Amino acid sequence: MNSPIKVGVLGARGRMGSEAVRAVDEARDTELVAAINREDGLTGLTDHGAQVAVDLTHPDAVLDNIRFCIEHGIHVVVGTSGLGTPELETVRSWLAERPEVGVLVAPNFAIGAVLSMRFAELAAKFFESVEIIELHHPKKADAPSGTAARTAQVVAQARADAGLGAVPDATTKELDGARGADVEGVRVHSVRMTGLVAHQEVLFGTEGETLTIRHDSYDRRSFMPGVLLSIREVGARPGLTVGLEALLGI
Ligand SMILES: NC(=O)C1=CN([C@@H]2O[C@H](COP(=O)(O)OP(=O)(O)OC[C@H]3O[C@@H](n4cnc5c(N)ncnc54)[C@H](OP(=O)(O)O)[C@@H]3O)[C@@H](O)[C@H]2O)C=CC1
Ligand SMILES: O=C(O)C1=N[C@H](C(=O)O)C[C@H](O)C1
Repeated sequence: MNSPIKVGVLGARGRMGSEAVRAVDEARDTELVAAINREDGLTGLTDHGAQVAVDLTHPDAVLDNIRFCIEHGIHVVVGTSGLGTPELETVRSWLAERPEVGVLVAPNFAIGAVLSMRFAELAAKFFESVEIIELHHPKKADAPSGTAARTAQVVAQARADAGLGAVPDATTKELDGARGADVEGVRVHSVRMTGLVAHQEVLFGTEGETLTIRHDSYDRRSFMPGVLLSIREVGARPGLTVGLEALLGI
């Protein structure tokens, strides 16, 4: 058997970070060498020879963390949300200096969520209307969720590729926020509610029918197979990869 992959987890005491620490610890082919919290600084990664870092921190911290890892030749799996197109371009520019490093940005590690984004992308060209509702626990820092933003992006691209115009909406008078956020022409509604973990519905409509694609994560363990898969694969994928789709072959 090959030596286990040496892994550092950033945001280690957080909701996701603590699950990731446990998953990395338990897997036979990964070794937890650094469990890093906000006050620790990042040198724990280099001091303990981490080959892969898993970032599960906060949108305000994630870019600095990625930069540190790229500069130090550490592959990074990014679960933290908040990386839009401009931030991803910045990451690409850093990677140009260290082309051997892999950065894998996963808006959602849950297999069902990845599939549901792909299903939404497939459905998009067949429906005139689309809206997204994402529902999360109330301690979530950002809205809309990274998953919803990514879903809106792939749906918008599929609509554009199919030559569809704007989603019909004759609203001319509305209370602020009543129609949700406009993400690349797709309305996204964010619910925050005690009792929820991470959930999303993509609603499609055309004459006489609707289609709803729903995914539910009831427990953060749902994300761990995707986290471990990403850790195993990121080193073999130099450059920037967005989403687990390529790793799953879908
Ligand atoms: N891709 C995916 O499948 C998933 C992604 N996520 C994303 O992961 C991220 C973390 O979520 P979650 O675990 O729920 O959040 P938590 O708030 O539970 O954990 C975040 C951790 O990051 C630390 N942190 C916060 N700010 C900073 C900072 N500026 N510098 C360094 N560390 C910091 C926190 O430290 P402290 O304890 O000191 O506050 C905390 O330990 C979010 O962006 C979330 O959207 C979540 C679930 C699934
Ligand atoms: O904060 C969360 O909890 C989650 N964040 C990610 C996101 O913003 O999409 C993934 C999942 O929805 C859980």
